[in-house]
Amino acid sequence: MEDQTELAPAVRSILSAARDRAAEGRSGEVAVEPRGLRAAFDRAEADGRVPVIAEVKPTSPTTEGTREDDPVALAEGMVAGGAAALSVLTEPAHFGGSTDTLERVREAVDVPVLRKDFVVAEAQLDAVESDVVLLIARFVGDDLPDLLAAARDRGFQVLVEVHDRDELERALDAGATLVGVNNRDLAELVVDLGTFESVAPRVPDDVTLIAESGIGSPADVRRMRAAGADALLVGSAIMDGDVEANTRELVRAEARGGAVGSDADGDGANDESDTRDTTETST
Ligand SMILES: O=P(O)(O)OC[C@@H](O)[C@@H](O)c1c[nH]c2ccccc12
Repeated sequence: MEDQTELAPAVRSILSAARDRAAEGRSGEVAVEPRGLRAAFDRAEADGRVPVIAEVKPTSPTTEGTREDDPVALAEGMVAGGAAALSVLTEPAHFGGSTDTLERVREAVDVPVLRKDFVVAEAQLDAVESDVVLLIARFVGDDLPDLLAAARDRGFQVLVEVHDRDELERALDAGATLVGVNNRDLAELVVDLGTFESVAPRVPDDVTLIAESGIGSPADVRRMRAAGADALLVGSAIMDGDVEANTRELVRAEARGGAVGSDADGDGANDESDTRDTTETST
């Protein structure tokens, strides 16, 4: 485990709560038949959509208030807006998530669903089935190879999240084939899209690469794609307002003829809100 003294207090508290939850693991291992994530990205590309993983995130340590809408309705809106896959927070204390929500969402949609949580112990993997599970390199430290194997044994696809080149090396050494670069610094909770740009060139072509956090506009989407993102993971910018229209706006960021100034389907979604501040501190 890495030294956590520099982490934001909210993140330290999330991790200690995660370790307590690890003790509550269900008896028996889950056996997942996963919906393929790479195939879902390929289908989106073939259809002219930027592959977007839209995240159901009712709240976060630095978001004001909690979105109380039915998560299943939100998830269905994201899929209707063109999301290639979904991410569902299952962390209860700080993100308003639950394993029950994930189960309900996964039942309601056909796309792959990523379980977004702070998994630090093998027992946590058995809390709920999902198509993809997240392992955060910084938090699992030397346990990464073992947790990766334990997750794959259960059938999960594994997204390994990194924030710098050292973590990327560790992820690749452990055999990660799905890598997410988090633009949010977990020490300061500040977002910098330059993080992805500095790490992406070190990622081999055969690894599926996802840009995570702080993507708020079609211009941000294009910037991350130009830097090599196969797909994007977007939470706050989609959760803020009409999730279907927000998803559609980002998914269409590369559509020919562009969305600039036009709104062909009248959904009000493509007004190119390129001025959103990418240094915001929401998580
Ligand atoms: O809301 P944003 O800035 O679009 O970010 C989404 C996602 O990347 C972020 O929620 C996230 C990335 N890694 C995490 C790990 C745990 C919890 C949350 C996250």
